[in-house]
Amino acid sequence: MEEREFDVVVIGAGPVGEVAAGRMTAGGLSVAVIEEELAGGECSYWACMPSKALLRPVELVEAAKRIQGVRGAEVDPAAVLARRDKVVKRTPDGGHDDSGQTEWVRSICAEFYRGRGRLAGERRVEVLSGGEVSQLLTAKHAVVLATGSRPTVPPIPGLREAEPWGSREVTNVDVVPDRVVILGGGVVGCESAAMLAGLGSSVTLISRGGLLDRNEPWAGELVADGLRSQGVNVRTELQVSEVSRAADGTVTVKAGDEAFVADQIVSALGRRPATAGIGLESVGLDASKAVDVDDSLRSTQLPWLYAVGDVNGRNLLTHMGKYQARACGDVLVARAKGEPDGSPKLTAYADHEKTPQVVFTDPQVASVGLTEKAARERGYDVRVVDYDIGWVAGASLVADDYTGKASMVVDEKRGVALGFTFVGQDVAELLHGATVAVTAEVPLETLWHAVASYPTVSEVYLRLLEAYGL
Ligand SMILES: Cc1cc2nc3c(=O)[nH]c(=O)nc-3n(C[C@H](O)[C@H](O)[C@H](O)COP(=O)(O)OP(=O)(O)OC[C@H]3O[C@@H](n4cnc5c(N)ncnc54)[C@H](O)[C@@H]3O)c2cc1C
Ligand SMILES: NC(=O)c1ccc[n+]([C@@H]2O[C@H](COP(=O)([O-])OP(=O)(O)OC[C@H]3O[C@@H](n4cnc5c(N)ncnc54)[C@H](O)[C@@H]3O)[C@@H](O)[C@H]2O)c1
Repeated sequence: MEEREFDVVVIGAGPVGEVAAGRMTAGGLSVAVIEEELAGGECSYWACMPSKALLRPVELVEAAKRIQGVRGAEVDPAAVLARRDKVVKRTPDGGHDDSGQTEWVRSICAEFYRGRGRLAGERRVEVLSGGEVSQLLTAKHAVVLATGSRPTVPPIPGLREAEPWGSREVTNVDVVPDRVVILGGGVVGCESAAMLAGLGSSVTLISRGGLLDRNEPWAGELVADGLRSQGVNVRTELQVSEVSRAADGTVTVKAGDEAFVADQIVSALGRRPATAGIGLESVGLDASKAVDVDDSLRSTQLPWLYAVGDVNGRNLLTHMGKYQARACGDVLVARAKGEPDGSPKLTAYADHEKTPQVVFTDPQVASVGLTEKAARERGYDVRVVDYDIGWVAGASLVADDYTGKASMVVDEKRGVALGFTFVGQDVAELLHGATVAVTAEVPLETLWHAVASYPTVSEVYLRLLEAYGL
């Protein structure tokens, strides 16, 4: 079989693999990209894009209810689903059209292979189509893994047999179920509850802990309040013991001494790196774990192997994966050309303590950096200040009786912010200012001079600094 050589072979053309390939071809490297499903990955068709397309109209209608003088806003489920279809390029047969993305891959002068990529020894990759090896590729410099993640279905008795929906089915829903039970109080569980309730389902959300437990504890409580006011039956600290599906399709979920009956069940119980079936064993790596990488995204075990995005398990977020991809792409260009590879731009250090995330529930949760608990665990000299966003003049104009909260976690030794959390309507767009402050480690006394316009919600930064004592 003909074997082709490229400088770099990228396995996976999700958002992260695509960005890595783009940086490398721009830097003059020859690159092959292999994709087994759809170029654009989970994010474009089954995750970020459709979920936000469904959530936005729901959020707008809820916002309209919170302001005197607006009448008649309502969700039109059929039109919302049709708009989602456009966003995810749905085809008449229910599939998705990724031609725009494959054309983009070709436009950056990368070679696109449709098939499954599998490592077959050092710097060698097989492309499989229909189970057969259709092409052998060798990488002169490196193989980049960008295979993403897969949902996990824990061994809850009866869950797998009940054939639960996952996030793919929720985000691509065509017929909205009347009654749904969602398992999992993480981001997927909370966003799914908000979107299905907004589209008309009667939703029960069950979490064994609180909601959004990686955030400040009060953030999850405010989201629980918001979901309840959308009509969601939020049940926290409740462990599911058994799931069963009857012949008529009805699902029963047993938890504690209660039974919840629904037409559909959603499993939103986490994701794990997609490391299975990609040949990691052929190069001596353990396929049951994320691919461990350093800050240049290079495997800590094999100098020619890189892993970016969900597959390395660092931060399962599109923007962080793409950030890693830029570092990885650029560092590979530098290393291939024998140029210096140590500049800060070539390392993904923001992965550790400076990661931003927005949860698009109503209220939204926008956070960056460390929570109070995480900061204390890392040994920082911590002080936390918080402020009720509803007291900010700008917020009172955004919504009548605006409900929300902001907090700032400060490293007292250096006088810089380690983290911010905002919960409330439309706080997503507040976040980047906080991300700049945390990433650049701006002294609070300097942040004081970043004056927010009146009357915007951003004046919450001033209020936090005043609460701190400036
Ligand atoms: C419901 C949901 C909503 C989300 N919303 C957000 C959000 O709002 N914001 C955010 O930042 N993140 C969000 N995320 C997370 C985000 O989707 C992921 O972090 C992101 O998709 C990771 O990108 P990736 O390229 O690493 O992986 P993926 O998007 O999973 O892409 C990996 C690609 O690799 C391909 N592939 C896998 N194995 C092989 C192989 N062996 N050969 C060839 N191709 C292969 C796959 O087919 C896929 O196309 C959400 C996730 C979910 C589930
Ligand atoms: N807006 C966004 O940024 C966004 C949206 C969706 C997903 N994502 C990303 O996707 C990833 C996956 O999200 P997720 O919500 O599936 O995972 P998650 O890890 O955030 O939440 C999983 C939930 O399942 C629960 N759980 C796990 N095992 C369980 C068990 N055996 N029994 C009962 N409960 C159990 C956990 O306690 C948790 O509540 C996240 O890392 C997230 O960052 C991001």
